[in-house]
Amino acid sequence: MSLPSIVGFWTNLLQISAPAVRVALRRAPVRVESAGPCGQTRLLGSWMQKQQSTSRQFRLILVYTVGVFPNQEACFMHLGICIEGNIASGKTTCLEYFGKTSNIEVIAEPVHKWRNLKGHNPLALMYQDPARWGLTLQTYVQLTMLDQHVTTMTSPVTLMERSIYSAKYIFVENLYRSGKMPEVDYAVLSEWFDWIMRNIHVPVDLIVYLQTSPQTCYERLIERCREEEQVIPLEYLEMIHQLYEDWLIHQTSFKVPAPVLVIPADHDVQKMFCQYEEHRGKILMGSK
Ligand SMILES: Nc1ncnc2c1ncn2[C@@H]1O[C@H](COP(=O)(O)OP(=O)(O)O)[C@@H](O)[C@H]1O
Ligand SMILES: O=c1ccn([C@H]2C[C@H](O)[C@@H](COP(=O)(O)O)O2)c(=O)[nH]1
Repeated sequence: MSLPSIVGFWTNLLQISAPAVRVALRRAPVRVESAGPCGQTRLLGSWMQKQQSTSRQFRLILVYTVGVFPNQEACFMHLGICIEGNIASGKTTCLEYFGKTSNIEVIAEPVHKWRNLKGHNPLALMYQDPARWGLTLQTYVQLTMLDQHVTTMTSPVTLMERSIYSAKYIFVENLYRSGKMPEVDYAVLSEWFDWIMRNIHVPVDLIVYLQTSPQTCYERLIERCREEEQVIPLEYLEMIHQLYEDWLIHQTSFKVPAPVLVIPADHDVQKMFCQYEEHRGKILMGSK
């Protein structure tokens, strides 16, 4: 490599934003798989995967590649952050806050789809008769969440409400453990979920967990007054809470796909907005 091209390489490298370099470094062995304009890095990525190595040298090779092909930086720039928490914990309010105050793309949970699928309301049906309709709702939740995960994003940071992971690890699990989902339905959903995990890359860089008490959620749920949810007792929120705690805090139930940033969320809205400001930098950098 001649001197000008070495200089050009470093200039290119420096022009890449810090988050992009960090993402490239962190994801080097697994994330370089986009086709099309990323052809060169794809080859390098699969070679690196074969090496099964996360060594600094290999990762630097990747950053070099980004530097030499700066027009491909979009492949590495994107950070996906999921906002997790119990029902009515304040996820939508959090999303709206960041959506208004920064250049972040926000993706709300597609509840409207779950409430109206060609004139049917799978969410209401599930609450009325979970044993009959749990599989129906959760199959559709899994599909719509996957659709959101794989949608191409244009901005460097996306905040997404919940994830395909919580759909399975929290809501499907809750139906099954509480005896409201037959074993065969659980097995079918699990097969689908495992197939997706094996065959489709579902990237998450950071999980922001809004940690609330079930009682707080119960009060907010009543205040929000979503028609389908009027039948939800406090005990339901307690079970969802415990599943979240085991997954994201104790990390004893299921694999956690990304680092977890925990934000206490029992506070009033103003205090929550202050906390979001305090954590803004971490959230935008995708670190806990
Ligand atoms: N920090 C808060 N304090 C009091 N009420 C809140 C707070 N955050 C949200 N709410 C209210 O609680 C209800 C549920 O909030 P929402 O953001 O929709 O929760 P989620 O998206 O997690 O279900 C809404 O009526 C909302 O206005
Ligand atoms: O996998 C899922 C995800 C969500 N739900 C239910 C729980 C709530 O009633 C709504 C939306 O939740 P919010 O916390 O208000 O966003 O959908 C489910 O049953 N299964």
